[in-house]
Amino acid sequence: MGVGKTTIGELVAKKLYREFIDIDKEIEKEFNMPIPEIFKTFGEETFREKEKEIITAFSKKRLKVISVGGGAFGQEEIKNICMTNGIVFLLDLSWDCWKERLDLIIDNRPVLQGRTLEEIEELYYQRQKIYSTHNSRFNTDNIEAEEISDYIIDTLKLSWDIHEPHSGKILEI
Ligand SMILES: Nc1ncnc2c1ncn2[C@@H]1O[C@H](COP(=O)(O)OP(=O)(O)O)[C@@H](O)[C@H]1O
Ligand SMILES: O=C(O)C1=C[C@@H](OP(=O)(O)O)[C@@H](O)[C@H](O)C1
Ligand SMILES: [Mg+2]
Repeated sequence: MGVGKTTIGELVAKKLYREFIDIDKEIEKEFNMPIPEIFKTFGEETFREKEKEIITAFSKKRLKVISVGGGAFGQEEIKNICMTNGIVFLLDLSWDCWKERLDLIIDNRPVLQGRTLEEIEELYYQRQKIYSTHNSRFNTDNIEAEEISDYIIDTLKLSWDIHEPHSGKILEI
């Protein structure tokens, strides 16, 4: 969380003339409240159920750039749905760089709240396992969002050129 999925996903979508869907924003629309309030009012389990429901629904729509929340791949079903229906890009950030960003993101990330820095670090390393499933990975340490979005687009273009099977899914603009 806080690696830049929403920011970079939006840039990628704009550059590819695709619709951008941020799953967290869709969840907020459904509950008509911000994520920290959803966690407080209904609990994380309800949030996770809604997250799965919305990702499942959007995964069936084609030609979109979708940003899922950083905890989504904790659910095996979501992981499978994303890998089957899309091309999954992992945005990575080292612990040293991520910890510098914590002050910026903590207010809107209830999963991080009420934890010590040591506990957050533990969560960071635990989470690495759930991120091992993806199609392509980018280390974003000290790289501007614009530049990362260009890398993603270059990688996609390369895969369109090389892998004919993908073309049916994403080339029909
Ligand atoms: N490449 C980057 N370098 C520095 N800051 C970034 C970068 N990408 C995003 N940010 C900042 O980090 C914060 C979290 O970004 P966000 O896109 O919401 O991440 P996510 O959707 O992964 O949680 C925002 O304040 C954003 O401006
Ligand atoms: O990692 C997580 O468990 C979460 C990440 C958040 O999204 P971002 O990854 O966009 O911050 C949001 O879905 C929620 O606060 C839970
Ligand atoms: Mg986000």
